[in-house]
Amino acid sequence: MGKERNFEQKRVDTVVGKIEKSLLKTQHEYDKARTERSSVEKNYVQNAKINTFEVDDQMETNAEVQQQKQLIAKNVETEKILSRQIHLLSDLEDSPYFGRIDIHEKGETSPETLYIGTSSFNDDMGNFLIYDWRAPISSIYYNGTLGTVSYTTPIGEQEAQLLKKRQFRIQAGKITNMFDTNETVGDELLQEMLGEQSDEYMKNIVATIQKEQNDIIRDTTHDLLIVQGVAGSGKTSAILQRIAFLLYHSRSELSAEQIVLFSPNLLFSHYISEVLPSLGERNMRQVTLAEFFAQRFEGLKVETLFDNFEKKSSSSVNTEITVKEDADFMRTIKEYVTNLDSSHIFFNDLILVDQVIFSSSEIRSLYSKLPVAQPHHIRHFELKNILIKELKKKIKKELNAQWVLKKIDSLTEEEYYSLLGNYQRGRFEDIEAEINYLSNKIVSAKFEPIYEAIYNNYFIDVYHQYSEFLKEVLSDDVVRFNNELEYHRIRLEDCAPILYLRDQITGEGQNHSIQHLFIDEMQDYSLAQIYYLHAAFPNAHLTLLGDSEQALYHEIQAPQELMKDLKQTINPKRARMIELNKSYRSTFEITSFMKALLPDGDKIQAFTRSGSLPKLVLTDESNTISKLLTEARLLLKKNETVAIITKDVATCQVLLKSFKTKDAPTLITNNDRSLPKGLVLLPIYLAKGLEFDAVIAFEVSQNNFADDSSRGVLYTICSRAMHDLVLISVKGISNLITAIPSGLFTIEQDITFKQK
Ligand SMILES: Nc1ncnc2c1ncn2[C@@H]1O[C@H](COP(=O)(O)OP(=O)(O)OP(=O)(O)O)[C@@H](O)[C@H]1O
Repeated sequence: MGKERNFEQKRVDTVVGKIEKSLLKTQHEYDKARTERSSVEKNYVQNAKINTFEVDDQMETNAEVQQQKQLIAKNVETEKILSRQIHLLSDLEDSPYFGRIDIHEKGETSPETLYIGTSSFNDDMGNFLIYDWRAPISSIYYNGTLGTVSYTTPIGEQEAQLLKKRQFRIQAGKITNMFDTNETVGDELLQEMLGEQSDEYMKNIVATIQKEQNDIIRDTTHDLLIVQGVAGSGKTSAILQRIAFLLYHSRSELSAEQIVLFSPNLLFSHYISEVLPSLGERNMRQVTLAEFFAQRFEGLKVETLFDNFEKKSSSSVNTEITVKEDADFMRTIKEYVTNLDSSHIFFNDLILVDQVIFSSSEIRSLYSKLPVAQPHHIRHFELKNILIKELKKKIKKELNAQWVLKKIDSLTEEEYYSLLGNYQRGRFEDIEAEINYLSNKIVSAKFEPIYEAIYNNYFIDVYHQYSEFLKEVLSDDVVRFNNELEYHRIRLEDCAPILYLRDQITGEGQNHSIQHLFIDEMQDYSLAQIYYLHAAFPNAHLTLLGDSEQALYHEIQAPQELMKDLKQTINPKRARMIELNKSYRSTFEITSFMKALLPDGDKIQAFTRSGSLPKLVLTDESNTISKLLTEARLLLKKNETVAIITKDVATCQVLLKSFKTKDAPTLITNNDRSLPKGLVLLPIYLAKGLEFDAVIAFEVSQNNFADDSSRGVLYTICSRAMHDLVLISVKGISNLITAIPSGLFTIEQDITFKQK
């Protein structure tokens, strides 16, 4: 392979040389664009300062300022594009490609050699020196074993002979590893990648995508794609590469703003935020369920999954799925609205300061006059139009009111010009027209909150309506719901049903522009919530991913059952479920331990990367902190990030108090957006989706992990560890652990007995 390696290194050198040239050119263009922008900006500031009180000057300045504003926006966009290109080229300069395929296409006279990297790169003649990993032909690299292969192109399936598949690891322009393989992507390279230390940011996996992950990434035919994957199987990685793939393939029809990802927490959002930029793409929109609901229930404290979990964790609250979390509950709402008599719709008064502008009885009376044969959402639309017309009448009536004329008289010059806005003073026919214009502005501003209220449907008393609905279908719950509302609180299980009820009446609340909706950790969502999200994003293809075994908040549901439920819930045209059973994150020893925690853990395949056996440390209360510190220090010697993960936040807080300040780990809270290196302390729900070099699970007593419902919690904690796992038990060991075969972990006893 020595000769071959020399040949390949020479090619790398040539390609890197060309990339360097291109990088210099792009850098130069970027600098030029920046200089241009800063000079336009200077100009803009100058112009904006010019006397704007003289009409002629003002007209001229306005036009110029507008033009310069547009120019700045254009330059900013150009700079962004160039900056992304610089990033990409710098990455390519370091590592231009990771794969090579030699193929002989049907009908061609000779074979062709293609090199595959994170993005494509051409020479000046337009020859492809590197193919983008997302190009149709690159799929051969991920899917094919030597021999006849096929790949999908825009004009249909193409056949070719795959003659050679070569993998590279290139760092700083030097080939550090290279080998030929017949496998999808050989284990050797994967071993190397997975053995590295964790980072603040997740890395892209394009060089080592596995065949079943590739199926997820390149799926364009299903409108419901469910990925059920064991912990560490690359679900999150696969969907991020999938987003990059979709953006590449539908470049002209799809933009990053049309993709939404529901992520489990803010730390996770930060953790994955560099994957798409590293592939030259812009990030999709990201939101947590808590943020999504909080924006829609302004003024109320919305219970989050975390609050809910803490509540369940600290008491014996039932973890069974409630009626309100079921998709049938949403269907009942739909039916309720269909059969709802207009006299049973509840409205709010629309009040401005102390004055009732539209009373609820007035609104009801308007509504009752609309044709009953029309569905509620059509009547609602009509009602909105009527209210806006009525509002305009009220505005007109008030134009000549004394207070308005007084206000005009007392306007300062600044207020006057701010009211004029883009309108030019000289354009009024006479003084009356000017006064008319100004009073319209003043009165409209006064009534603006009412306009907003109509626009946002605040005149529908959705809470009262929901309470009435509960009376009919779940009467036991009415008092509880109303009490919560009195304290300006709303439970999580009520959020999706209330929004759905509102949307059924108003026919609004949908976002039609979103083309793809991704939900990570789908096992944490109720079917009612998924039903609602599907209704709220009606044009979106759905990709749901999760691990039924990592269910923290509900009882575990078998994947097939979930698929059946989701199909019924969403009613897709084409649905597909892909299972990922190979776990990549953790060492063989940690994965084997995790497998043994689960009754059906046998399906999990451990990746063959070896490390130490997980260690169970038994200690007592007096030694807890010193033992924790000893273990943490040992782990920190070889790892950058060590996380003490507990079952809930209450355990974190108690533990933290026992540390001396200088030794204390960094407590991670719900509001943290990034993880520091070193020793951190956090409850499991904040660690969802994340990974750490080493994990200390605290405290794995029978008290904390007593039964089946906490199995998922313990499994999720252990599965966050990449290289080392230590479990600490203070008050006796959980039966979930004693049931694990003894060869899968070591035990260290550290209990001192007090002398009598
Ligand atoms: N094909 C791959 N090549 C390289 N690394 C991979 C590959 N697949 C997964 N990994 C790595 O394995 C780890 C786990 O991946 P990821 O977080 O995507 O899994 P997950 O299924 O979402 O995990 P979980 O459900 O446990 O949070 C990450 O470090 C990821 O980079």
